[in-house]
Amino acid sequence: MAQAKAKYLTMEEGFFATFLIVLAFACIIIAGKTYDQVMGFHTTIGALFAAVGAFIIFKNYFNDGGIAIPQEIEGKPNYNLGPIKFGAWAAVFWGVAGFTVGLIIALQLAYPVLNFDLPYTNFGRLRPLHTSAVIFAFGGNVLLATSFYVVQRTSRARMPGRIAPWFVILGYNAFIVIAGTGYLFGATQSKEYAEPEWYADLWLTIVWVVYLLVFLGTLWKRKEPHIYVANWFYLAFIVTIAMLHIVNNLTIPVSVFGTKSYIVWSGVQDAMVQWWYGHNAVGFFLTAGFLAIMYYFIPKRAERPVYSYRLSIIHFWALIFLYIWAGPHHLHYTALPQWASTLGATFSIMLWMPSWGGMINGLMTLSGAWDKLRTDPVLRMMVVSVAFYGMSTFEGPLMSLRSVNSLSHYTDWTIGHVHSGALGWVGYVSFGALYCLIPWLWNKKQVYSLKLVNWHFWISTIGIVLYITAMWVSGIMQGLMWRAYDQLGFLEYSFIETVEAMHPFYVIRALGGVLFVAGSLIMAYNLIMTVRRGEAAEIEAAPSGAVAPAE
Ligand code: HEM
Ligand code: HEM
Ligand SMILES: [Cu+2]
Repeated sequence: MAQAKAKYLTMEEGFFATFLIVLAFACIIIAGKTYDQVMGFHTTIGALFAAVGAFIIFKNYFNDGGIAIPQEIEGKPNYNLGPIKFGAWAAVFWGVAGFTVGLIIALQLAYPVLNFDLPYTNFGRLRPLHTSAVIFAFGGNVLLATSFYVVQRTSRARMPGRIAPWFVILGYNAFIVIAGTGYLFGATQSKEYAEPEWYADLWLTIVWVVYLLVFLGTLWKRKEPHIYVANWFYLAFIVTIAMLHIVNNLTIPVSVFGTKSYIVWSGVQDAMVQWWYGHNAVGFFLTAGFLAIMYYFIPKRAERPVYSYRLSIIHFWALIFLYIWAGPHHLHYTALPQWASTLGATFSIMLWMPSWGGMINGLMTLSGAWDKLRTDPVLRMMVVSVAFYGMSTFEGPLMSLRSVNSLSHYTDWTIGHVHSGALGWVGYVSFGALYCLIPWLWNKKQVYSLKLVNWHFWISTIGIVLYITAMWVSGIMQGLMWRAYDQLGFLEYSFIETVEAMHPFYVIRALGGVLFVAGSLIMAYNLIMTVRRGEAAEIEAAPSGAVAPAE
């Protein structure tokens, strides 16, 4: 029931409502004037989303405007869980979708007829759809949901703002829709992992700044004197991604009425900026953010304090300092000066130490609780993810050496390396976090079925093993075939012979993909059943407060 109504909109409501209305009008104007069909489509979506957003703000104002949200209920912080719930389900949805597209492109590489001779379904468009769906849509929603959860819990404070957290989560997913449909219709700026065009980039920048403010605002309101280490990792992720995104996307649009733009960087500088971005997207999106997840969810699940809090601080600073210099290892044997490529390799080798610092800290958190690996498949999944993290951060420095890279570069070895990090580390630590988070958010004792988690674990582990071993064999074979000469100095193999030789391994990789997708479907079913049928927790299911005593 609407009781006392406020006379005025709050500052926040006014700001977002005005912004969305202006945006809706701007979109309508561009949609009317554009000569570019994709722009027309995207501005129509934009106008629709913005108008619905403004409508919801006004609707809520008329329903319960003026009723302040209590910061605490019965002495406990009144956490804001709505946006987290949305983010968690968005992650499940985009995860299944992104893995499925991965499977489709894997099948296309084995059976090219599956391109269907259509522009919308060809490999060139579906590949960025896959990478963005798994990294930004799946991974991004996992990071948004868990970071909002962890920062509130460890600060014992409610996130600031009524609209801002929703703006972040919905705005981010709107970005995903714009980016993904753009690829299918051929709008791309052709920068790997940064394919969305200028208007999508601009929108993401606005969303990201609000994300930073909500995160910092929660820390500002904290009741806990100490800032738990997971929050340091999240903060490094948010701040660095903002910096990388802006610098790598400094483009000038040809016209505001069209999708096309040109980057301000040129030549080898452009390449360097791109791989400074690309490498640190690995370092800060796929690593720092997921290490934050590791530092909260593994200690909570194992009911053990972090093995060494001191190590977590040391490897945090080492990691962020070293990662930022390693980008040139993507540009060995190019127009980039050799000293820069050597610098990149050197920092990559040094990165091995802080990476393994994180792995050791994650694994050793289980000391005294190793038996739980037998009984708790969720914990097992997270521990295996840390092991994969260790493996891919051992392989990475190796591949950054010029002599090794001369073999591995351009081959499937890189793809194998990527997916041991992506499926093993990012995938598994995210699945583990979702298996913890969904029951906590809906106040259930446990996931619906631990048996199904066990099935998910084994099916997808076999999938990962098939994927990465196939790529190692295929990649090294491909590299060796390319560089093989006969006695007269002619190339031993034609290119098509290498493609033929790789076919069986592509089939094996696709089989691995089938298993990984099957595992994710089992997870989706299990999580849905957790909400619908899970046994309610007698007391609050979610653990409260800080994770480990600060030394
Ligand atoms: C069912 C699971 C998956 C399958 C079957 C799959 C398959 C593929 C295929 C076929 C490619 C293109 C390889 C090429 O161009 O030769 C690819 C690229 C890529 N995938 Fe996946 N993928 C899966 C899951 C994931 C996940 C979960 C992530 C990240 C979290 C991921 C990240 C990437 C990245 C970053 C690339 C680009 C690699 C590069 O350019 O070096 N994939 N994937
Ligand atoms: C110490 C840590 C790491 C180092 C030094 C490292 C190093 C490297 C090197 C040398 C390459 C090949 C570059 C080329 O030949 O083009 C590479 C590619 C890649 N790595 Fe790593 N890696 C590390 C960890 C990781 C992790 C944990 C992940 C994923 C979660 C990852 C994701 C990727 C991706 C996506 C690419 C492909 C980039 C492309 O599209 O070409 N790396 N990495
Ligand atoms: Cu790199």
